[in-house]
Amino acid sequence: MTATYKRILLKLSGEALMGEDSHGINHAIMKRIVAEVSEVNKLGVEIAIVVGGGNIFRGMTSTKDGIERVTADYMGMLATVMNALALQDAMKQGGLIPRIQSALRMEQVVEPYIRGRAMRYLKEGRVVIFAAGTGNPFFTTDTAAALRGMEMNVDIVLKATKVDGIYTSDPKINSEATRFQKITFNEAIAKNLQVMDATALTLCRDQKLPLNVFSIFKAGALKRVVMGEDEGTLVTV
Ligand SMILES: Nc1ncnc2c1ncn2[C@@H]1O[C@H](COP(=O)(O)OP(=O)(O)OP(=O)(O)O)[C@@H](O)[C@H]1O
Ligand SMILES: O=c1ccn([C@@H]2O[C@H](COP(=O)(O)O)[C@@H](O)[C@H]2O)c(=O)[nH]1
Repeated sequence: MTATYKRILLKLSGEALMGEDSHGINHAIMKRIVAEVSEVNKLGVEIAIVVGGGNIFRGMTSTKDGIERVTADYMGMLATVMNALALQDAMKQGGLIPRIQSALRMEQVVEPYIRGRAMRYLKEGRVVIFAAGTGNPFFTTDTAAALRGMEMNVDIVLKATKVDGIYTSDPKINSEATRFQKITFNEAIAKNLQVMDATALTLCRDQKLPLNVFSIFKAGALKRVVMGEDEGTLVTV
């Protein structure tokens, strides 16, 4: 079996890591996600991951509690490092060889982001987990996924989330919403579909880097996307 996409950037939503729990990391879910990643790794696909932090801390919502935005954003980035460490641990237990690189320096815990080294890890079949988003406040891990995807020269960015694609409106709120099989970046931006932030969509559009949004809870979905099968929503220029 030959994969359509040889090198991918997988954006793992922090919220997906909590499963049905109200916050934190659900270890059974984490194990399932690792099994899905492992299946694709065995196909010889090079995998880079950007992990979110929404299951632990989000900058925007915490400013309502009186925390300064920049401080809250750094807290959010630190939350992604915690998720990355948990993911790394689960991956090791699942037989993968993960390496974390962080956009914020904390050498005792994880190595810093070094593009050339990350590229080498990918070629060696290691799974590179990018933590701490872009390293800058006022951004999101969606934007980090687009940015690292471009830097790693991936074939596609895959946003693994709790819903099985991009809908006409949030399917968790509107049960009448319908799913797009395909959509262009310009349509997604113009319709203000909230599944991915506009900065990330714009970056992918400008670099002609395709994006697929799919459910990480659907067994085998990641592999189907990588094989170029009809799964989730494909976003192109
Ligand atoms: N038009 C839409 N189509 C699909 N999902 C949508 C749409 N509008 C809003 N959503 C919501 O967007 C969510 C996807 O965002 P998700 O929580 O995965 O990303 P995130 O905020 O980047 O991640 P994190 O949890 O790490 O902060 C879905 O769970 C869905 O409820
Ligand atoms: O580049 C970045 C990435 C993230 N943040 C902050 O982290 C949290 C968690 O990230 P999610 O993308 O929501 O999962 C986010 O709410 C921001 O506060 C950041 O500042 N810069």
